[in-house]
Amino acid sequence: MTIRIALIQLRVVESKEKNLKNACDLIRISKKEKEANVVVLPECFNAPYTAEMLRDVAEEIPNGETSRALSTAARDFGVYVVGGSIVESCGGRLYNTCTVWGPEGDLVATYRKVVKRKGTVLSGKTTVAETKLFTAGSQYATFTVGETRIGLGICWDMRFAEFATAYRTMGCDLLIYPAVCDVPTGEQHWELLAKARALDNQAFVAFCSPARDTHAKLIPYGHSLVVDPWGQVIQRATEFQEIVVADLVLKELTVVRQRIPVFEQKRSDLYELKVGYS
Ligand SMILES: NC(=O)CCC(=O)C(=O)O
Repeated sequence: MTIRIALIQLRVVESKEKNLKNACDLIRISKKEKEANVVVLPECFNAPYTAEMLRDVAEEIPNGETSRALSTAARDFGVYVVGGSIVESCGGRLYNTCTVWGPEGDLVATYRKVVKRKGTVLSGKTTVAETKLFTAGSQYATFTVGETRIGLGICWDMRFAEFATAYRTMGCDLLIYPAVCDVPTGEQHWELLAKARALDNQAFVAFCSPARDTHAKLIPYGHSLVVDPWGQVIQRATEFQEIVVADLVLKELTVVRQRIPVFEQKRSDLYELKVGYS
């Protein structure tokens, strides 16, 4: 079996309405022209990544306009939509939240970014102080497409090896991370992190970024990519708006796990991953 995944490397502009329209048009193209069955958007895809703009676009899930647009697109085009992330407003708090919509337009998963990132990036610059703006989530989130279980993280989560391995122990074969990294961070760590998470866990890994916008406060790196369970990049974007399509050949999971059986050889007498399912 194969999953065809499309990563929409969206050009994010100031207008929420234009971002939603652009995202829905590209979801349509991903399904109707590229025949993807899972379509992914980037982190904070409905507004540029600044605290002021993100606060402005906060909305409830599933009652806000972004949820309605993604649900309608998923249903109209009959495709799974991993809705990047948006700022979720709930009980007086804000969360950085990924929603996943099934082909009937139903909400199949919700993931709130769990890490408490302080706001500085590798370049030392402070962008969005997420600890001040957002409340951290406290739960994993998975969904299934056919027989394949998929785990969700958002950007900074990709730096935590144990978090990804927790998903592998839950049976996930694909990890999807909507993300926004700046260019210096992207150049040094983006591909390395995707390969590391894929190889450690012998799973497919997809990172989906916005397109580069050199006028933005945080200039996104772009280069959305998909890595296979061998740790090889199978598709990658340029820095511009585009749709990256990759066929995930799921039988490769069995091959790599048989040839390199590291999960069977872990020394639980020496080390063990404790997974909290709060
Ligand atoms: N949006 C983010 O979480 C940024 C992550 C980042 O820049 C990193 O270095 O990782």
